[in-house]
Amino acid sequence: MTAGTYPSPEPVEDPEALRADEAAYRDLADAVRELLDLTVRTRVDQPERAAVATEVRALSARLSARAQDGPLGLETTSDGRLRDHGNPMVGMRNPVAPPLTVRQTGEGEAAADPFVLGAAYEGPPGHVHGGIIASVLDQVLGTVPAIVGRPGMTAYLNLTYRRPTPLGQVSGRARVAGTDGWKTTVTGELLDADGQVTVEAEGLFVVPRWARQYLGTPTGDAGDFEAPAEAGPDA
Ligand SMILES: CCCCCCCCCC(=O)SCCNC(=O)CCNC(=O)[C@H](O)C(C)(C)COP(=O)(O)OP(=O)(O)OC[C@H]1O[C@@H](n2cnc3c(N)ncnc32)[C@H](O)[C@@H]1OP(=O)(O)O
Repeated sequence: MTAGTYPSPEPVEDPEALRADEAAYRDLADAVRELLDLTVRTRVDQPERAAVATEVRALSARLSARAQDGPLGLETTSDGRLRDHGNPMVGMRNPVAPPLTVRQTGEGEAAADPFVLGAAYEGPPGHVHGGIIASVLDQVLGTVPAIVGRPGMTAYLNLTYRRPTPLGQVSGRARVAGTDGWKTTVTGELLDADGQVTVEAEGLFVVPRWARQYLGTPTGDAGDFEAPAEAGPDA
């Protein structure tokens, strides 16, 4: 989130052009993600690895011919969408992102469609790194307050790792557990390919003071808030 300090450097007026532009960014990230995975898993011999490293550096030089200074932030486009393309969990431009697709599944509920965590996300042998799991659940749980109109920053995220999560297909889900003004408590789980819960999470998401003026006054009930005409009581 930003306070509107990251206007799009390249607003696109033509929706077709925007779609094509975004598809090309997504394709580049997909290709580099494949490279990341194979960089971890490759067993080609040393001279071949050295040759590939030289080629990859040449490709980086091509991309740096025109690159933004610093992070992407949250961009707005002329089609009215917000874009967090650099996000390391869902960002379409980010090859580090698995990527996750988090969707609203009901009132105050969200879920991450099944996605694959491969060799690049390994912690314990054959299993997902605990910090990666925290990132995934931060994103899945963090989407829920946004769905109910209270997009907040993570104040805390408590995780209970019930069992190791095998690498491969995983999914996630989350829902509102309670709201209190600018604060939303969310619970959620990570599930393995068999649908077994491996990790449980509870997070508190708080609309930061600087963002409250852009939202309506909270009434305390998720999804039930006043129009964003005026700042909240303690903004
Ligand atoms: C489309 C969007 C999708 C988003 C998905 C994103 C998922 C990823 C989210 C992140 O990763 S965010 C990055 C990690 N989090 C941070 O960097 C947050 C750092 N902390 C802060 O910026 C501030 O501490 C915070 C915004 C959480 C609160 O600061 P504020 O100055 O805005 O509010 P304040 O300190 O007055 O606290 C507001 C309320 O929250 C309570 N609170 C804050 N931190 C708490 C805490 N840790 N535990 C319990 N309560 C807490 C605080 O007591 C108070 O309660 P009351 O209103 O009832 O008095």
